[in-house]
Amino acid sequence: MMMVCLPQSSKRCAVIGGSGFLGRHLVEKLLDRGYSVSVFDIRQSYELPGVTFLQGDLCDKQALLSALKDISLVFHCASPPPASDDRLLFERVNIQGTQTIIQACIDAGVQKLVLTSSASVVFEGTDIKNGKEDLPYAKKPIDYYTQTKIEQEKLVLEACDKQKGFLTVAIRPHGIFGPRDPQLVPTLVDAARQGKMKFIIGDGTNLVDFTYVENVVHGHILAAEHLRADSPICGKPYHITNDEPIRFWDFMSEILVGLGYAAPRLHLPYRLVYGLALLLWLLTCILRPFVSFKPTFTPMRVALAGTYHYYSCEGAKEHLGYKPVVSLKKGIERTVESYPHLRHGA
Ligand SMILES: NC(=O)c1ccc[n+]([C@@H]2O[C@H](COP(=O)([O-])OP(=O)(O)OC[C@H]3O[C@@H](n4cnc5c(N)ncnc54)[C@H](O)[C@@H]3O)[C@@H](O)[C@H]2O)c1
Ligand SMILES: CC(C)CCC[C@@H](C)[C@H]1CC[C@H]2C3=C(CC[C@]12C)[C@@]1(C)CC[C@H](O)[C@@H](C(=O)O)[C@@H]1CC3
Repeated sequence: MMMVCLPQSSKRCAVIGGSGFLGRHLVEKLLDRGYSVSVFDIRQSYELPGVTFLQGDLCDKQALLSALKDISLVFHCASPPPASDDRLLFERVNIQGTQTIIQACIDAGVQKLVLTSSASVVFEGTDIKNGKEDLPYAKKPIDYYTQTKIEQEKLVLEACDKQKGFLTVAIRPHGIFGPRDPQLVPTLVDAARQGKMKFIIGDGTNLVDFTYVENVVHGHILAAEHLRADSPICGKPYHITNDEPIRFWDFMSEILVGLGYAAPRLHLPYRLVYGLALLLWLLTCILRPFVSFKPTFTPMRVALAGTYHYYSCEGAKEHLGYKPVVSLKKGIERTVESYPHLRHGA
């Protein structure tokens, strides 16, 4: 894999959200590549030689300032989980927290900030085929998570200032999967165990992107290493995908069958399921003060399961020299092998 060589001083970096799924994979690869890494996260989920952990909330500027001392490069990949559906939490962490990170980076003399955004910032629940980065932001974002990811991306890209020597870039991954993912495979297996994965929503031909975590990490490191004042990537977003769109239901089936569960077979009309999911979501909002209930089929999940949403990564290929390093087939194999405890009958 082609990477740019950097002087030792620029190899000190911080990963905000480094205890999470993507964050930890990023930390591991950065260590392999000779970076010294500090993790800033609200929780510490592992220990690794060579990594300094600082536990704190990214909304706390003082805590951030101590973590960013002598750091030249910051990766920001922290976010509340999309499934939390908590508007105030998303606004506090993704919007106000990101403003705090930008301010702390500038005050601490950080030179580069790489944000993990999301391709979903342009997704409104309707088909996107080979979407490029020039698609407009979603006018009607499908949930609070997406709404605040849009604001977050705008803040980071607008903060890019070559005169002040503060450079920013955003990576927009889509459907990250891989070992230790707390979201996609566990939710899928949970639904299968409850007998909810018998149905295909829609006709099942919709193509989508699922991106193996190591490719997403590769895109982040390339972005960091190409981020210079004379580079066209300053203040820009880049899609990072596996560049192998796959039918949503084929991907789900491969994971399910790989783990010993039956693949979904029966078809349900998309509009019917979406309408039911919307109704259920409204009901949970109304009943929230009395009962807490988390439906499996949220409007966001149904929209993702029943529409096309795949993106072009030509921009990343051209400006970052990006090329996926792990194929979809290999990524699925590695993912399935990594969840022995979620196998049917385990
Ligand atoms: N998983 C995906 O499919 C996917 C796809 C596109 C983009 N993303 C983005 O990638 C990033 C990482 O996602 P992930 O899947 O690894 O999620 P994750 O939940 O595994 O990791 C997020 C980390 O952020 C930390 N965090 C949350 N609130 C914090 C706070 N207030 N202060 C400090 N740390 C805090 C959490 O403790 C966690 O370790 C997020 O920004 C997410 O929006 C994820
Ligand atoms: C119950 C079934 C219909 C679906 C079970 C699997 C789902 C839990 C996942 C399938 C696609 C996933 C996905 C995300 C979360 C988990 C799924 C819905 C994201 C919404 C997570 C946040 C990211 O920013 C989104 C992105 O743009 O990459 C993800 C899109 C895919």
